[in-house]
Amino acid sequence: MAILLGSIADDYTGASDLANTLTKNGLRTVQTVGIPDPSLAFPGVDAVVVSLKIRSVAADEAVAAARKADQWLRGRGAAHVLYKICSTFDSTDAGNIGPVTEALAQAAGGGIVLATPAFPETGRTVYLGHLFVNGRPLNESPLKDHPLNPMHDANLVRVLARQSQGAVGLVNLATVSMGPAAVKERLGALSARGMTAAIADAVFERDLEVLGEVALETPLSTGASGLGLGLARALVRAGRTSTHADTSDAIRPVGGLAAIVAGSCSAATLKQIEVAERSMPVLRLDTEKLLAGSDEISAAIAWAGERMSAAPVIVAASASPDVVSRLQARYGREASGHAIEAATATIAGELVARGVKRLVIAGGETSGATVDRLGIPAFLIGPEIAPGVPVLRTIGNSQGEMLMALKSGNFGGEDFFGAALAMMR
Ligand SMILES: Nc1ncnc2c1ncn2[C@@H]1O[C@H](COP(=O)(O)OP(=O)(O)OP(=O)(O)O)[C@@H](O)[C@H]1O
Ligand SMILES: O=C(O)[C@@H](O)C(=O)CO
Repeated sequence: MAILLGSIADDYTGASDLANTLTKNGLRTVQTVGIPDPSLAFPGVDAVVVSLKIRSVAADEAVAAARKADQWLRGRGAAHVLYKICSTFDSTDAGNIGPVTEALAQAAGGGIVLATPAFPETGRTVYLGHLFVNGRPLNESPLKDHPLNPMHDANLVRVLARQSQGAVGLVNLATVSMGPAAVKERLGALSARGMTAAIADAVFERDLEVLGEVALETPLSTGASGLGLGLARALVRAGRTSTHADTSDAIRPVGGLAAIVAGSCSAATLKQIEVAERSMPVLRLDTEKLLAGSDEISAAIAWAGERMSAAPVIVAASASPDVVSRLQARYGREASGHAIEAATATIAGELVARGVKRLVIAGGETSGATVDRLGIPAFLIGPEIAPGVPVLRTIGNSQGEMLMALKSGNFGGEDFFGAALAMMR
């Protein structure tokens, strides 16, 4: 069966966020990790979200991986591909949102690309091209302290232009509120002026419904889950798919032990760990010692091994912005990030080898490293734990079926970890 909608996600948590949104809005969706092996069949699926780990790699590497995923999706019938980026537009002046969008647009035959990270359900809105995170401009939000891509400019027209070859325009809220015809006309006018991408404002879901309808008529869009919502609703409205995607199969109990591994240093994750610490054992890794080469990894595995048969445990590298800056100043931003991701992935892998079947990971890069380490090829999408975070059921991995949740750094309420474990039996 042909895929109705394809998506290339720039990280794994973002992929599960989008897969959750598409499922909630009526598309039967599977999340794959990279391009799936031909032996994995996905009958009766409307949408496939290919998870890549290309948010924080060199732009040429991101472009090459995205192009391959795009070819695979188009080869399976996807007439529209959504390049799923972070709702906080995580990127740097070197990319990768601009270079990947331009490469995919070129492969699709050119044309202006509609782009918006708006996702109102999680407080991400775009007005006059400026991104607000829970009402605060992006550059004043906790994203200003992100360990890998601190965001210092809320004007996305400017941000995207700095990482693009082509010029970037704006489709403002006044135009979006006039409906699909007005948006199309504006895109046509921007394209006639040589613009190759346009940031679109969106404050409410109805704005994303308008943008989804317009985007669906084009081969490519760039956005977060909000645009996914718009695309899914447009497909359902057009009668091209069912209006209900069942998640009950994905949530069947798996038993086994449960653990949480956190590498996200976002304000939300730090609070969630603090709250969880009141009811479960938490090991805070000493990341300075870890980077200095001491045996923190074995110590963490032993610590968890002694406790987790009695109750779920949390192992966290997560630290406050001042600790992160200190470490980065000494070891470099990328080197420290990657070394800690490798450590948390090793710890998670060893916990799974010791009987963990229900695993929650906090942080996009952290999730990517862990899922790769576990060799998981794909996920079925279960019910939502919190906006943007579904329960996932692994498909095709050697450890047998597991339940997982990949939590984007900034997502989830204060009791996210308790809520996740309550749904994963
Ligand atoms: N104590 C620490 N000091 C420095 N870096 C750390 C520390 N703990 C974790 N890190 C690194 O910070 C980065 C956090 O990125 P990650 O994508 O996992 O979380 P996030 O950015 O909050 O999540 P998302 O991408 O979903 O928004 C990782 O590279 C991780 O290894
Ligand atoms: O869009 C978001 O905010 C998330 O899905 C994400 O990509 C964080 O890694």
